[in-house]
Amino acid sequence: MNLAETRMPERSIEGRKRPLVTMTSVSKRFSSGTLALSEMSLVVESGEFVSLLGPSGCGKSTALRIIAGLGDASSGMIDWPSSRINSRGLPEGDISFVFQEPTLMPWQTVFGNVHLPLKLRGVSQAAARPRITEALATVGLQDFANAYPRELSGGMRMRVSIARALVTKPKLLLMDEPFAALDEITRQKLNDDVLRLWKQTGITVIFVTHSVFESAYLSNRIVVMKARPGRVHADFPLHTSLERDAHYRTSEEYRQACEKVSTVLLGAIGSGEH
Ligand SMILES: Nc1ncnc2c1ncn2[C@@H]1O[C@H](COP(=O)(O)OP(=O)(O)OP(=O)(O)O)[C@@H](O)[C@H]1O
Repeated sequence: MNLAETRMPERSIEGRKRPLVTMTSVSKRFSSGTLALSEMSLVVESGEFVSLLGPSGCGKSTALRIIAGLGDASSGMIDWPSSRINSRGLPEGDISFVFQEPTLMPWQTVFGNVHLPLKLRGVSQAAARPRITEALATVGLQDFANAYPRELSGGMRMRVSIARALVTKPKLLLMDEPFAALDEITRQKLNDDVLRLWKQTGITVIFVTHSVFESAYLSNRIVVMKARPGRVHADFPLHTSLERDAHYRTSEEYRQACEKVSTVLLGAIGSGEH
């Protein structure tokens, strides 16, 4: 059977919603001998905002890259139960990746940079224009289509990177410490932007961060990893009845969420691997 023609219904026969992506016992050993991941399993449902949190070197980026198909697992399985998959086993067009660096082409305008993923799919500039305009509006950069990256602040460049990731309307957005290099105020603004677009679009997000505060603010589920070898230490939901906004940041509920995440993270760090 041609894999590209395989499309699974979003619900199984029993009526249960199919997960968007499942990792089953994924291990990764690099050629250097480092065992970066050991038997990692994770099931992500559509619409979740999952943060991957853990000490440096616990395999967060490795896990994200394997999910994105940017690196191979040494063993284990990645499945996309509700997507059409291509011959590489990936849900073509359904995943976008945002890196820590915006990785923009300096010789292209903002418009040209956001056009790139559509251009690679053969979409002409004219046909792409409304989609690019929409993606730029989503990140508040509708007035900067003709600007060059050098004319933008670090936060604006990251917004362009997010617009480029959104322009293909992916089901899953993978973000690898996207705001780590930004100042605190810009980071908080971008956190709010990402939350808004998550709510507006219903996109699923897997977000790698070192920050307890960021993960507790953004996520409705936290996966804490531990190192040497990288594996899941804890996986728990974070619910709040409050709107996640500036008031939430100063609320008792947010303080408690941060404390909970921090305690679990300390448990992951303090269990003998460091
Ligand atoms: N290409 C590579 N070749 C060899 N070892 C690697 C490679 N990439 C990562 N590693 C190792 O694999 C382990 C996991 O790395 P990874 O970058 O996934 O961790 P991380 O949790 O994302 O770290 P950080 O939070 O510091 O970015 C580390 O020990 C790292 O040194």
